[in-house]
Amino acid sequence: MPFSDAVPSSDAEPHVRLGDVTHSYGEVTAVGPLSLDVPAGEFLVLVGASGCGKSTLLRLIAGFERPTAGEISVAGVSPEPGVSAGVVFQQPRLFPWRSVGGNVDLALEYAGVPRSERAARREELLVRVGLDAMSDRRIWEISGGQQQRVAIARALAADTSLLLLDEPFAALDALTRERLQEDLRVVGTASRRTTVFVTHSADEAVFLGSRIVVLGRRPGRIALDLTVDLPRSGVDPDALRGSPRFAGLRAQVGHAVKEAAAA
Ligand SMILES: Nc1ncnc2c1ncn2[C@@H]1O[C@H](COP(=O)(O)OP(=O)(O)OP(=O)(O)O)[C@@H](O)[C@H]1O
Repeated sequence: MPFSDAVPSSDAEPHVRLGDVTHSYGEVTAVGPLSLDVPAGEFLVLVGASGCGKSTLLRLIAGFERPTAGEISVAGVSPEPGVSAGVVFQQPRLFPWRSVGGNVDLALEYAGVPRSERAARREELLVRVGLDAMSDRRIWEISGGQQQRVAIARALAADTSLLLLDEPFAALDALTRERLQEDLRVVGTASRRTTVFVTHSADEAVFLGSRIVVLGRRPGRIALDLTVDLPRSGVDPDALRGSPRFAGLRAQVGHAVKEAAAA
């Protein structure tokens, strides 16, 4: 494995800990109070209806926002923006005047990777997201799905042990979305990073998550906390999606999202 894959060493300490967290924007309480422990290496998917506070929760874990009340820790300390986690947003947010490889280089530079090591790391990352033949292309010369792959490579470049993704595939067509889900599932399992992924889709949640947390209507609280017992490697994605177990879990999560939104 070419990455250092540094995960917190202590099994006892969760990688991400939220203790009685509340977050308000002025009069609007968007989240909580909510407590949640995310163990190292878990692929947690947050699902819920629009406006229930999923993005707010992710921004709190990234350190972009501070909680109004309660405590958040990542690897035992308060989260620091740009340091504690790699983040992927719905829109790729790339530098359009730079090439594909140039965007990854910038992330490596920002992460403090020495110049002499950057070319090899860039190559590893582009192989990992299936873009190794496109390093010299400009951002406007590649598709939306490819741009989102560059965004994932950039988030992985920081080599943080935590990856946060906020509906990264929402704007993509169904086929591209399925391909990227399949790749992310493999990348997530192989890199052993702790991942928190936000989506509206029960289908996407069941395919990707090793655990699914459904949030209720604003202010977001936990309506369902489910361990997904589907195999994570050595399985054909289409066979997985077509399995009765997958259908059962998707129905359970979809039902919980609807119930939570109505409650
Ligand atoms: N910067 C902000 N200022 C004021 N209110 C905000 C801000 N960001 C979010 N909110 C409000 O907080 C609530 C939760 O928003 P948030 O974006 O976290 O929900 P979400 O579940 O991610 O929604 P969606 O699925 O539609 O993206 C909403 O009522 C939203 O209007």
